[in-house]
Amino acid sequence: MTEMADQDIWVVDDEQAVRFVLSTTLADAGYKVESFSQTAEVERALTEGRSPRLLLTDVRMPGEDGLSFLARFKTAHADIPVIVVSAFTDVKSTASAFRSGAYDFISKPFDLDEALRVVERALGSTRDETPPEAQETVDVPQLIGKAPAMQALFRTLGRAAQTAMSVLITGETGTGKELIARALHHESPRARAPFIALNTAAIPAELLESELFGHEAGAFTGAQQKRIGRFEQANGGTLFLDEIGDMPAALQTRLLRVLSEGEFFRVGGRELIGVDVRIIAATHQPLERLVQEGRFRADLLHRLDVIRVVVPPLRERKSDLPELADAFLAACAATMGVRKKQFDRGALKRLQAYDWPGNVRELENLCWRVTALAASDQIGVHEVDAVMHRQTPATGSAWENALALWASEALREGLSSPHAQARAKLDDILMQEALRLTGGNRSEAAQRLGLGRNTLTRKLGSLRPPSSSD
Ligand SMILES: Nc1ncnc2c1ncn2[C@@H]1O[C@H](COP(=O)(O)OP(=O)(O)OP(=O)(O)O)[C@@H](O)[C@H]1O
Repeated sequence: MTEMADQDIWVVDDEQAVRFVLSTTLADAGYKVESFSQTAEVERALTEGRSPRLLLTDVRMPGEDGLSFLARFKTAHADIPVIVVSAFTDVKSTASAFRSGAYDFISKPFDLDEALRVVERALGSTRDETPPEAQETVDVPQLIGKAPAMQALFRTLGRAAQTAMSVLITGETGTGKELIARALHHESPRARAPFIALNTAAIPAELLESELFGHEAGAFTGAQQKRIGRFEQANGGTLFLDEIGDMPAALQTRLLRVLSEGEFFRVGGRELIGVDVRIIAATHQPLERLVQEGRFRADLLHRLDVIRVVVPPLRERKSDLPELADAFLAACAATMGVRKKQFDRGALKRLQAYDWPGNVRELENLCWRVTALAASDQIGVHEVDAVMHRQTPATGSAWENALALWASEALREGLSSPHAQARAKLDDILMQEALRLTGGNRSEAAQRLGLGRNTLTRKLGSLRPPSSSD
C-alpha cells in the first residue's frame, strides 16, 4: 500500500466532473492523486520542486492546451509518462500527442477500467520516453470516424505514425485503406518526403518488377531510357503497396529480399541501390488463407504485418454515416459548383438501413449521383431509392456521374432510344461550346473538336429542328 501511495498521479482537466471520476477511481485503486484545473497550476507545483510519477492531461482547456504543455513538460521530465485524455480524437491529435512524447491516448468518454489499465501499464513500463523531433505537417487527409472502432483505429494510427515499422492495413474494398495509409504518412516524421502508391493489381505482372525497382536503358525491349522505380521515388518516405495479395510469386520473393536487405538492383542494372522506405501494404483479401493455399509467402506476410490495422466495414460503424455523407455532399457540391444538398430524415434512415457492401466508396458515389440528380436541396427517400440500387459505379468526374445517372433513369423508365438521345445531346453540347469559343467560325470549331468541317456541318444540320433542316 505504501508503495502505491508513493506513486503520485497528477490529473489535469478543466472539467470538474472528469477530475472527480478520475481521481476517485485512481484513489480507489490505491494511488495518491492530485488534481489541477489548468496547466499553470501544474507549472507552479513543478517550480516548487514537486513532480508526479505519472501525469494525465486533457487537451482542450482554457489557457495553455494540453498538447503544447505536454511537449514542454516532456523536455524537462522525459522519464515521467504522460497520458493524454481527450474528447477530440482524430489521427492528427493522437499523432501529435505521441509525437510530443505521450505514453498513450484515452478518448472521452472513457471506460474507467480501461483508463486504469493504461495507467498501470504506464507505471510499469520502462520505455524510453525521449520525444521525437516535433514536426508540423500540412495537407492532412481528413479521416472521419467517431464510432468507437474508428477511434480505436486512430489511436493505433497515431502511435504507428511515429515508427518506421511496416504496417499492414486490411479491410473490405472501399473502407478507406488508402486514405489511412496517407494519413499515416502525413503524421509521420517522413511527412515531408514522398508518399508513393502502387496498386499491385492494376499493373500487368510483367511490368510490375520494373515499376517497383526501375530499369536501366536497354534492360528489355521497349526500355529505351533508364527509369527510376517506385522504391527509389519513395526514398526517405513511404511506399504504399495496395492489393498486395495480388503480387505474383516471383515478385513476392524479390520484395522480401529487398525488404530484408534494404537494397536492390534496377532491372538490368549492376549498381546496388540502397533505400530507406517505410512500407505500408493493404489488402482486402485474407492473406492468411492465401498463405495456406500457397499463394502468398508466409515470410513476406510476417515482414509486412508488423503493425496490423483492421478497418471495419461501414455497416459496423453506421453512426458515422451522417457525418460522412455530409462531408461528401459538401465536396461534391464544391466540385460541381452547385449548392450543397442535404439528406432529409427519411433518406438518412434509408441509408442507415442499407448494408453498404461497397463501404465508404459506395456512399461517396451515391452522394455524387444525388448531387447530380436531385432538383431540390433536400434529398428524400425517393431520390435515394432512385440511385441506390444502381450497379454502374460512378467514375469520378461530375459529368460522367451525371451521365451515368441519366442513363440509369432513362433505362429504368423505358425512355425511347436513350443511346441516340444521349449522342445527340453530346454532339450538341460539344458543338455549341466550340462555336461559342470560336465566335461561330465553323472551320475552327471543327478543327478544335477534331472533326472534319463537313462532318460538323452535317451534324449541325441533323440537330436543327425539323422545320429548318435539309
Ligand atoms: N473515414 C473516412 N473519412 C472520409 N473519407 C473516407 C473515409 N474512408 C474512406 N473515405 C473515402 O472513400 C473513398 C474510398 O476510400 P479508399 O480508396 O481509401 O478505400 P480502399 O479501402 O483503399 O479501397 P480499395 O480496397 O478498393 O482500394 C475515398 O474517396 C476516400 O477518400
